Amino acid sequence: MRLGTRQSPLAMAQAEETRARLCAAHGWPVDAVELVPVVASGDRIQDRPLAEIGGKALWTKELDAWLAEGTIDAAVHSMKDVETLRPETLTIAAVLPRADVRDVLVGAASVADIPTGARVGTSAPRRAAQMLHARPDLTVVSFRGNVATRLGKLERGEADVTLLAAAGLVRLGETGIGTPLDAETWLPAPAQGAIGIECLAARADLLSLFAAIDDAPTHAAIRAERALLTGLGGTCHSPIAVLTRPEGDTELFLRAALFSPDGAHRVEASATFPMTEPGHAQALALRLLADAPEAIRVHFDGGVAGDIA
Ligand SMILES: NCc1[nH]cc(CCC(=O)O)c1CC(=O)O
Repeated sequence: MRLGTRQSPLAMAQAEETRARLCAAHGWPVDAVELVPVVASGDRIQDRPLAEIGGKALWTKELDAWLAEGTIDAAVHSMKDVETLRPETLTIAAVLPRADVRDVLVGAASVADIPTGARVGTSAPRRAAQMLHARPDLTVVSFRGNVATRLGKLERGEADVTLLAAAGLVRLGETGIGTPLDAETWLPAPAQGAIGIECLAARADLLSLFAAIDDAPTHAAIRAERALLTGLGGTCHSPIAVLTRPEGDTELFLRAALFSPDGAHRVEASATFPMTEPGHAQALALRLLADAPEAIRVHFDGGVAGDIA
């Protein structure tokens, strides 16, 4: 089996984890699965914000082409980076158990401890808006690049603090860095911490193999969070935060917040619904938009699915 992946260290670690789980589930030797790396456009173009250069498609388009051509059997993705609208020929065959969903603050012990007027390095509209909401005195500076690049920029003083996903740091073996922020007060990005495996929907042979490594509660949460995005119709500029947790064995509790990009405005809503009905999150999206002030609503198409960072 050939598994396509981006070549960044984090993407490779995620592909390795997928291979290990797949081989363990089926009793295969490790060399039964080959990792096939690609340099994605999103990795090649580092000097401009993702939202300006084409959005999340820049993480997936090369792997999508390889799937269509049969160069690879499946692609491993950070679900956070996968566009809301995907080609109908593709399906998410499995989602691995969710890792730590929290953001980690690097450079200060807490949000309150960041010195007045300090610079926050981030290119994520959600992180920028959340930070400016909590700390309007701070300045946001653009901070693209993979995890190591961003930590390097912080070390060289290009910003005073930055925010990274705990899941990424753990997968890279970079524990001990920064302070995890409480997920209830600092809601993560949609699908943060979840690894997904995508393949052609027509490959029934693969779907049954991947079912063995699917984590049903995580998959249900990711479906719900993506349904929320579909309902919101955001773009790469739309700051969206969400936390989903299983309630008992059959239900999900989902809490979502929208911000204006400058952090001045915030709306929040939550709902509990059956895991089997993730579409409820789409209705929650419409409620959020109905409650949102104009300064937030202008950043959403309200029901037309888009491309969300
Ligand atoms: N936007 C890049 C990205 N995509 C997924 C992760 C982390 C891993 C994950 O959330 O599963 C990261 C790095 C980060 O946000 O710090």
